[in-house]
Amino acid sequence: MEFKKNDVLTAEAVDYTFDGLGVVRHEGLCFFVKDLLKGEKAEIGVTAVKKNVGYGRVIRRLSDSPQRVEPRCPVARQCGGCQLQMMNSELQAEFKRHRVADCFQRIGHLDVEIKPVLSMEFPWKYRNKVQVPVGMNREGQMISGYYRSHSHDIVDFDQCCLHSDLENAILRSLKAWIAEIGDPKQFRHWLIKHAFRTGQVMVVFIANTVQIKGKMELIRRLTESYPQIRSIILNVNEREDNVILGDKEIVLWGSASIEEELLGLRFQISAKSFYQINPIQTEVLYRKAIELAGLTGKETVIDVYCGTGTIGLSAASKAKRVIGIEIVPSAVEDAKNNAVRNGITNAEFICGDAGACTSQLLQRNIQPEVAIVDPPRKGLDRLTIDSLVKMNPDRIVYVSCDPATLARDCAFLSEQGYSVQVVQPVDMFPQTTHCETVVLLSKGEVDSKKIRVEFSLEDMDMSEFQDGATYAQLKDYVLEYSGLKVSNLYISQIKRKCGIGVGKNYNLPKSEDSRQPQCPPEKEKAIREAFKYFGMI
Ligand SMILES: C[S@@+](CC[C@H](N)C(=O)[O-])C[C@H]1O[C@@H](n2cnc3c(N)ncnc32)[C@H](O)[C@@H]1O
Repeated sequence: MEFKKNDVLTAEAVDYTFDGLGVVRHEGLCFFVKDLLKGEKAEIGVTAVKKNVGYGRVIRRLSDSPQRVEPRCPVARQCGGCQLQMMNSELQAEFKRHRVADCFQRIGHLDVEIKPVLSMEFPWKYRNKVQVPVGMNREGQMISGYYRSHSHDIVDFDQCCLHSDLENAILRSLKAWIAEIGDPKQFRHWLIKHAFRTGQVMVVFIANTVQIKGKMELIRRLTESYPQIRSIILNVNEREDNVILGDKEIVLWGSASIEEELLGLRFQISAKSFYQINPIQTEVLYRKAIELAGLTGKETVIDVYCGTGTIGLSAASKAKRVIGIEIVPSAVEDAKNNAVRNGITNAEFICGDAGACTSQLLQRNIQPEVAIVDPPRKGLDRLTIDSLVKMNPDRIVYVSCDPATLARDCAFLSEQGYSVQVVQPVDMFPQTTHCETVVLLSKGEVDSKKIRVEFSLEDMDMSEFQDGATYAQLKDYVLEYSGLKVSNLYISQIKRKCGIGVGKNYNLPKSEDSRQPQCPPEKEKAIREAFKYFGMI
């Protein structure tokens, strides 16, 4: 049957997409529907149909899942910040475990047991860092809040259920005071870091100018009303793009950093350095990572993508030596200071790209028994993964915020003789679809049979082995998100357009006059989205 916008159908959700939409199969077509839980039946209005998938909204729910709950936040349905507030905690945990399992099966082609998610007892008010966009509405009033999903429209709010009470109070004050004495148009974002254990607070104004109107009065009101504030910073960002923090940073009041406690250690946090956003679950995550590392006090541990050194320093008392690697210079400075501050003498930190630094360690003949890696969403690049394999650690503890790239990298490491021993999801981001996972890989049985294959490198696409995702992963992603099927040929054509290296002759026509189908625009768009998702462009 042909469907078009505004058609109405009655059907039941049978599954979820990665971003928490209900999946409905009806008359041979798959529909993605917001706010519909598995097992719930509804009258659905079709909002769009694209090739093999449709999108819909619930007109009327005909049955409720026993796991449905009323969202706490009044703007939960509009705001893009939380996607799962209508699910109870058990269902959120099930959703995340299923997501990790799905990635390991479909992307990694690995059949492994996924442990039950380590969830939070009180899954609210957990964010120690809030970064809120500021703008104006059509009536010319200042608004601040998170973006509506897939847009840059700000959904104005007075409080967010994931913020601490103090963060919400400071945000409300800023909104009222700037409307009174400042110029709202000067601000892009407000950033607040709140160290829950020490109580210290940092406020960062991300503005498009150095000359903040009413600056001194703003500082006076903030510091008098909120004695927890230790640092007020102006970050100047004059760029036109979506990058949040600019390069120029001016300390307006107090110090350039605040301090937090974690697993009995004290850490310095500056405006730009990465620090896990859920301090309660960070302890759960790190404890698990350190337990999986199986340290006895004799090991050299490398902590790759170490941020301010938090994981490595927390493990240092159980290891012989810790070497941290991190690309952001201020985070490395923080890490070094953190070692001194905690009297840790067996940890050192190197500033640079993970791939380059791990290869240098290899050249210096450093062979760690344990590697802990905690990369950004795009996962490990080819150079890093290669150096890791050559270093030959007994155990790799992989901490990841993206199950898709985690599964991809675990599949690659499995081919290199590591076997996945434990997959433990930890819910660091309740109410959202995001999921942190810690995996233990250790040296497994290596197949000693060698197979001789002859091939020409020019006929292969070696970019599969460099960075990003394999053709199978890209195809899976495109199908999941756009419902389109794409071929290796189309992917290689778009790779060439994007300047991603493809084998010189890979998938090129065999002669000048032979004709090849060209990737249609909608498939090109979907492939480019997949490249972005896997950090390839
Ligand atoms: C997910 S964070 C983990 C930080 C730290 N392990 C923690 O738990 O707080 C990833 C870190 O990798 C760093 N990073 C990103 N790309 C990098 C690269 N190419 N080489 C080294 N570090 C990188 C980021 O600056 C960030 O601090």
